Amino acid sequence: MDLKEIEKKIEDLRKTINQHNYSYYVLDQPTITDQEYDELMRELIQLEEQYPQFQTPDSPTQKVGGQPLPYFEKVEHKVPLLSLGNAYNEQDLYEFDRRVRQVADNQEVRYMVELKIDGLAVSLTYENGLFVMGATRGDGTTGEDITQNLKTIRSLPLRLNEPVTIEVRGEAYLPKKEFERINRIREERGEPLFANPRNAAAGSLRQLDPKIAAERGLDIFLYGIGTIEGKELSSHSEGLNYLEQLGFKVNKERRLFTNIDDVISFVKEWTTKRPTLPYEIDGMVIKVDSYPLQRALGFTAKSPRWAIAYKFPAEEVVTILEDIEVNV
Ligand SMILES: CC(C)(C)c1nc(N2CCN(c3ncccn3)CC2)c2cc(C(N)=O)c(N)nc2n1
Repeated sequence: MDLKEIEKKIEDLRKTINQHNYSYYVLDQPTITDQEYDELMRELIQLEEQYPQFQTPDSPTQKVGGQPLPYFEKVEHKVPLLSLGNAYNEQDLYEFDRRVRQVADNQEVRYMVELKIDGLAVSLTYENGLFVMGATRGDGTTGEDITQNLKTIRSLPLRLNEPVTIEVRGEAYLPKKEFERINRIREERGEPLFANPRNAAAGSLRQLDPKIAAERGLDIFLYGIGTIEGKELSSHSEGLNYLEQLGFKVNKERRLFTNIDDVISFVKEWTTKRPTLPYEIDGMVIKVDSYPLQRALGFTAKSPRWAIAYKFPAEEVVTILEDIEVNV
């Protein structure tokens, strides 16, 4: 094959593997066996090593993790990542609704309700559709650059379906099954166990060696847009649908409601359905859907007036006595 044909071969391999990644990790619909996938990856890694001039930043080979870093750079978020006010019972939700309707006057109020994924909040920056930087939320203003580790998340697109410049927010998390697998390995190695999937996700994303992060089966749901160039959106629900169009993984259990009573019954439904999820959630997030109404409601010192987190009551930790290793 001449160089032109080799470049074409590498490009075709890259597109095919990225398509399989999207089907498998974003749509949860595998399109080839792991065997076939590994074979394609092996071929692409080998060709890119032989012809480095044809390597591109969006190649799936970039997901296997590069060299360990000595430390993480600090990054300033262009738009601060806010906190969330908390609601602990129905009364708090009725109160939230009353405050929203005070400002909404007689306009229709729509609420988007989402599962509150129990992971680590991160910010992803894309320039002309290419993933260029990812950072932890940190204190909301300053985070840490963990781009290398975030690249290893299989469902995180390295190239979007449109060449947009956008900064998005989401929750990186560890599925329950991955958490149990990782702790089993740590137990065999006599290493300290992670207390819960959130700590395991944070610990994995703060690894300086991306090859360790790549072994950890991390995943991510995107839930917000920080900044976007050249696109006018009128509501949060429209924004989330647009993120899905771009190729991001957005949680499907979200729903729109026009009254707080339906929000409350949805929250109750998930309080009982929670154990059936393959990942942990620690509540629900209720957001005013309309961007103009969000702007009218504005923010308190650290959190929006147009959103609230409903926290599930902490699961009573029933420790079965015989399970406790009493080290005498
Ligand atoms: C954009 C807003 C502010 C409305 C917002 N903020 C969130 N969070 C803020 C507080 N965060 C935070 N994290 C650490 C310390 C303090 N606050 C953690 C993310 C959201 C978290 C989730 C989720 N987990 O699934 C979600 N579906 N939507 C969110 N929406």
